[in-house]
Amino acid sequence: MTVEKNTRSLESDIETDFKDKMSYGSYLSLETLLDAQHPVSTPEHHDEMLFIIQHQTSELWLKLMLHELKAVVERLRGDDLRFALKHIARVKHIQRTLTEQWSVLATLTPTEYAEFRGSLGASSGFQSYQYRAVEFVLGNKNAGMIKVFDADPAAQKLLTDLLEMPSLYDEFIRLLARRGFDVPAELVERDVTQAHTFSEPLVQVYKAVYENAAEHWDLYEACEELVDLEENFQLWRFRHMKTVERTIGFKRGTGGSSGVGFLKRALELTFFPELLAVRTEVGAE
Ligand code: HEM
Ligand SMILES: N[C@@H](CC(=O)c1ccccc1NC=O)C(=O)O
Repeated sequence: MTVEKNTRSLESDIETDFKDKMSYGSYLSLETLLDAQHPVSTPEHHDEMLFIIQHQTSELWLKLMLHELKAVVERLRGDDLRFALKHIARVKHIQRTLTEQWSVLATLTPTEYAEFRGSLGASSGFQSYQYRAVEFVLGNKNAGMIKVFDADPAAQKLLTDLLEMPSLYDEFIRLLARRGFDVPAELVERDVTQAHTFSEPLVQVYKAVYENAAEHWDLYEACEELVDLEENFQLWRFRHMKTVERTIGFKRGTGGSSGVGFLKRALELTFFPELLAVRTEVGAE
C-alpha cells in the first residue's frame, strides 16, 4: 500500500488495546520517569527544565555505566577477558555520549543560569553518588567523599561497599599476577579502600606486555582499552570544567568548593598511571 495524502494508514494487526497488556509506557515506567522533573525556581524559569533533564539523563547513563563496570570487574575476577572487553566497549560509547551531551547545556548562558542558580541552594553534582561510585570502581577511592551522604544511608552503603571491594584496576592487576607476570605481592594484597598509587614494578610488567604484544594480545588489547576509559573520563571532566568556567566564571560552587579551581585539580587525578608511564619506556629512544 502506498502512502496517500502524506498519511500512513495503520495496519490492521497493529495493537491498540492495552487494558490487559504490557505497553511501551508501562514497561518503561514512563509515568514515573516523566513525572520526575520538578523545577524549584519561582516563577518557574524556562531553562531550569534543560538543567534538570541534562542531569537526569547523565544519571541514567551513569547507572548503566556502573552496571557495565561491575560486570567488567566480575569478568576480570573470573579470568574472562573477552567478555570484560565487550562490556568496556559499551562503557566507552556511554562515556562519549555523556561527553557530547555537554554541548546541550553549553547553550545555557551565564545570565540565564544566574536567574535560577539561587534556587539550587547547596545542592551540587558533588553529591552525585553514582559519579563517585564510578570513580571508586575504577580505583580512585576516597573515603572522605562518603561524608556528604550522611543523610542518605542507601547511597552511603553503596559507596562503602564499593570502597571495600577490589576495583576494576585491582582485579586487572590480580589477573596479570595469575598470568605469571612479576606483580609485587604488596600490590596484590594492598589495602583496597585506598586510592591506587603509582607502582614502578607494574610499569615493567606492562613493558613486558607491550614489547611482546603478539604473545599477550588479549592483555595488550585490554591495556589499551583501559587507557581509552581513563582518557574518556578525563574528557568528561574537562568538558564539565569548561562548561562551569563559561557559565559561572570563578564564582564559588553551590556545594561549597572554590569552583573551577577545584574541578581543575580533578584533572590531575589518574586511574591507571602505569599505563601512561609505560609509553615512555617502550621502543627506541
Ligand atoms: C551549568 C552547569 C554546571 C555547573 C555550573 C556546575 C558546577 C559545578 C561546581 C562548581 C562543582 C564543584 C562542587 C561545588 O562546589 O559545587 C561541580 C561538581 C560536580 N558536578 Fe557540576 N556543574 C554543572 C553541571 C553538571 C552536570 C550536568 C553534571 C552531570 C551529572 C555535573 C556533575 C558534577 C559532579 C559529578 C561534580 C563533582 C566533581 C568532582 O568531585 O570532581 N555537573 N559542578
Ligand atoms: N555546583 C553548581 C550547581 C550545579 O551545577 C548543580 C546543582 C544541583 C544539582 C546538580 C548540579 N550540577 C553540578 O554540579 C554551581 O555552583 O552553580
